Amino acid sequence: MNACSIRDLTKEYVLKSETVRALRGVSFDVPEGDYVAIMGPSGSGKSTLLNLLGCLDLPSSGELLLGTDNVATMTDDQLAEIRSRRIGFVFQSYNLIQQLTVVENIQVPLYYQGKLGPKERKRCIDLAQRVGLEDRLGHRPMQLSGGQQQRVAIARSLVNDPYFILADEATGNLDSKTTAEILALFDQLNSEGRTIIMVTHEDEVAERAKRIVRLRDGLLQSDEQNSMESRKEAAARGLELIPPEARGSLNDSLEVKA
Ligand SMILES: Nc1ncnc2c1ncn2[C@@H]1O[C@H](COP(=O)(O)OP(=O)(O)OP(=O)(O)O)[C@@H](O)[C@H]1O
Repeated sequence: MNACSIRDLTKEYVLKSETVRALRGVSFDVPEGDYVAIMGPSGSGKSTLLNLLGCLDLPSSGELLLGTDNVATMTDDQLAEIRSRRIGFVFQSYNLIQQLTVVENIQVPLYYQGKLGPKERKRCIDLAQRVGLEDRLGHRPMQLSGGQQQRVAIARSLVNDPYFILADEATGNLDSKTTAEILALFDQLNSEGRTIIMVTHEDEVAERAKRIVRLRDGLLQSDEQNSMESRKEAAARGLELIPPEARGSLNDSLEVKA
């Protein structure tokens, strides 16, 4: 089954003086369990594609299937429903609510569905543990490092068991050591079957994905698998940046299943 499938997707922005053809017919499938990096020069259509995959905007034409849902023909209300329940967003700027604790931030998507019982709270605590924040449950975002805040965002993205995690430059604000930790977490989540689609302009981030899709001028320029060797080499380079003691705790926390 595909987590998502796009066919001949186009997006035009109609301005007063001109029409910008941001996507000009892009097709690819993302099978469940895949890990895709979307790359391309500035203006190539990455954000536009991300907005469509995230149901934040509708295509001008083409087909967009998320699981079995055909998103391209949905109403705004249906789109909002899919967006909040079936897509796990991770942004460069974390987008956490400052007044809420770690557990409460993870719980936010459930809050909108009125799911606030002990079972849901337990799930959020498990997810916090899953991303290595078991000793930070009551902290607020200001009391956390950037990497820890991004872990909260990743845990929050998983709370609805999404079709896929959609990450937009998720490590863009982080130093190289913290980037390595977050990428190790993505590796672990993907090895457990989570589908990840990420936009990045950094080669060392894209090298960790199973596949690199490149856009150029609104078209698919290339769609290539990353060899297992190059992924392993990239992961090993990343691991070297993480102190051994932190690696241990990372691995321990990663054993707790979501
Ligand atoms: N809301 C909009 N209205 C009009 N044109 C837009 C809009 N959003 C994007 N565009 C145009 O569509 C094209 C693709 O933009 P997009 O933001 O998707 O590129 P990108 O690859 O994400 O670029 P960057 O790496 O700089 O963020 C560009 O020419 C851009 O100017």
